[in-house]
Amino acid sequence: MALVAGMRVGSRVLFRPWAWLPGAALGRKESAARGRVGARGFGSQRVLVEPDPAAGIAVMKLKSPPVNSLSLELLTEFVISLEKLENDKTFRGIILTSDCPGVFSAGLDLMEMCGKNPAHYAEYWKAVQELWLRLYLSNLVLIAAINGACPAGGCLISLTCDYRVLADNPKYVIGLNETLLGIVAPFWFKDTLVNTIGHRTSERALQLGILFPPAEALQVGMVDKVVPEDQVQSTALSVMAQWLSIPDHARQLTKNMMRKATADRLVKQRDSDIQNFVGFISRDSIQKSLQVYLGKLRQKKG
Ligand SMILES: CC/C=C\C/C=C\C/C=C\C=C\CC(=O)SCCNC(=O)CCNC(=O)[C@H](O)C(C)(C)COP(=O)(O)OP(=O)(O)OC[C@H]1O[C@@H](n2cnc3c(N)ncnc32)[C@H](O)[C@@H]1OP(=O)(O)O
Repeated sequence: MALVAGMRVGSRVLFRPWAWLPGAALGRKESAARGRVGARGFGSQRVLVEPDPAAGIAVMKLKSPPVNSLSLELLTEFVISLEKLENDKTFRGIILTSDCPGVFSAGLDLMEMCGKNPAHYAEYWKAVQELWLRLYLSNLVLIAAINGACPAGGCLISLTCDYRVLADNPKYVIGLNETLLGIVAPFWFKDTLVNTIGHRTSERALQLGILFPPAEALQVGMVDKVVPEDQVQSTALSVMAQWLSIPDHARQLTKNMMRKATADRLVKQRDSDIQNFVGFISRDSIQKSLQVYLGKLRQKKG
């Protein structure tokens, strides 16, 4: 069975995020997802969407307490919400932020990568790929309003956005810290970082698993603006206004020109990337590293 849930229309691949859901009722889900969003807002258990149709934007808040770790459920709901907004011509931009105090997202859910079977790892990784592709190639303007810690997969999500505003709090560190867990950031995580902060800075940041505090994150270009915590949302809104002042077609074609080659690299090897992940994460040594890391996280409290 092909692992990639997508279909080709002309030169465009349309991904169907729910196609890999176990037992998904495709027709019903598809028609629901393609409905108009309107002004009332919508959301799901873990993704809150606050639309402002008059402004053409929506604020999307991740709310999977305590730390917005990217579980399969959160990934699924995230992609469905994104697609709803993408398919509604009313919307031109999304501000992506967190509803969990102090944390933007703790990154991939370690529980999804520990003690499970290969089929689960494959399903999980496919969902991670899907979210990245959706975000990275989104036609909408995406602004990350980073109001909390932003490690690993959380950082990756913010890096897919067109602009990042980070709250000025020393606890709100950001970076790809995979090596600290004894794991390796996949090539498309690395590519996304290199495209943002350049090769040499990425090399150092990735090998050392650096989590940058706000001033350093700004200095290396990991974020575009650092502002007091109570100004993150208003700053994101004014940045959005600037981006929306550009005609959509010109901005979208330019974004696509800048990003397509990076995305295509993964699109062309999704299945082998899944196999690599499953093989890597299933290793006893890697499972042990992740367990040790989880243990340290839990100990921190006690
Ligand atoms: C050859 C290569 C081939 C293929 C590629 C192979 C592999 C690549 C594989 C994976 C790539 C992964 C990228 C990732 O995203 S891994 C996740 C990395 N994330 C982190 O390191 C963050 C860990 N968390 C924290 O640092 C902190 O929790 C915090 C700063 C985000 C928040 O701190 P708090 O003090 O507010 O909260 P805590 O008390 O620490 O946590 C509360 C609660 O949540 C649990 N938890 C935290 N993070 C995660 C997580 N990522 N997944 C699951 N659970 C998490 C934590 O254990 C606490 O649980 P309990 O309440 O103790 O039960």
